[in-house]
Amino acid sequence: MTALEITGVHAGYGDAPVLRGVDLLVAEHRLVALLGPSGCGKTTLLRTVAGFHPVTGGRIRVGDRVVESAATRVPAHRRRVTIVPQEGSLFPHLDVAANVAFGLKGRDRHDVADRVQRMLELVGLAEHRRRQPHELSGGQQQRVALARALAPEPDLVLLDEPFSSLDAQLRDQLRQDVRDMLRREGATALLITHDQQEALSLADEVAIMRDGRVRQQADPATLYARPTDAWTARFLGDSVVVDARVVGAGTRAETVLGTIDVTGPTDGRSVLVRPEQLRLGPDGVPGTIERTVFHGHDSLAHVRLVDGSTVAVRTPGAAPGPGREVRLVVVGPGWLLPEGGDD
Ligand SMILES: Nc1ncnc2c1ncn2[C@@H]1O[C@H](COP(=O)(O)OP(=O)(O)OP(=O)(O)O)[C@@H](O)[C@H]1O
Repeated sequence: MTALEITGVHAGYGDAPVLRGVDLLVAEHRLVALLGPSGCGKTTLLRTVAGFHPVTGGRIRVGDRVVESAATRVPAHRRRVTIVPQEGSLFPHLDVAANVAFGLKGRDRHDVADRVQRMLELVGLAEHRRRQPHELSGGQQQRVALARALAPEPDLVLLDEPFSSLDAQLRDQLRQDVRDMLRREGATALLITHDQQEALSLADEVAIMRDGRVRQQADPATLYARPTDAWTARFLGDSVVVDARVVGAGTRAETVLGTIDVTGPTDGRSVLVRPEQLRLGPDGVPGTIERTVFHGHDSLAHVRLVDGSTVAVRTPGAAPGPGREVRLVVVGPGWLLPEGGDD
């Protein structure tokens, strides 16, 4: 079943449009990441789903109910949608258990106690139930925020950049833990993020947003390998996009990297190759290393080709230094894109 269905949603501030026809689906028990650059409208979309900002067109369905359209507005507290915000969202005067119990008002006292205990066990904080929020680390506070959001068994959990205030190591750990907790609880979630690695490593599907529209929604591997255009390709990671002339039955293309295997739309005019598909070796097209960036596990070498263009090559370990003459081959098919250059 589809837990969240956003269809043709428009919204803005005053006369300024921000959402310009957003379509997005989240199936039950899935985690979808909404990924896009700053200012593209992610927060505005989250606010329309939560019931804090009106739409001017389109509709939003949560479970089997339309909760938002130009004609309908279900109040936020009746939507069965909860939010894990960025940070500092816990009630400072309530202890951990009371924070988690907050959304369970009106339920039987024993049910509340059981549910709070279960949620605290889920997030690994049962022994901290009597602590005040200021006695917890940032990561622990976000775990409590997740427990609070999951406690009422919502139809949908909105995660609003919940890891952005944490340092890198803690962030990586908490991301994976949150992913596991959502799975164990069978929750349905929409994660807002501008971090490509976060979206690709956590989500079942990623929806790419640009200028108030979702450009493409797919599982991470498909999105990375088969982006809809050059902008999406570049936004998702290091990319080599070169002009292509499709030959034969559409399975080969002539490029500055040689005649290479391709897949994708046969009317494509450029081709995407990821840097890890390029290999330095004795064969292939000639080039000169211009500069290298060492990342520890691998390096990115920027190689100038004979036509003056530069392509990025990912190599294991350290790459040869600047000035070295090298040759390049493409491994695996390139992906044809409808447009070239910068989209
Ligand atoms: N309250 C507001 N009044 C007027 N304009 C706003 C308001 N909130 C956001 N905007 C504008 O709407 C656009 C989209 O903002 P939004 O916060 O939805 O983007 P975002 O993708 O969440 O960005 P970020 O990743 O930086 O949080 C931006 O141009 C922003 O300046």
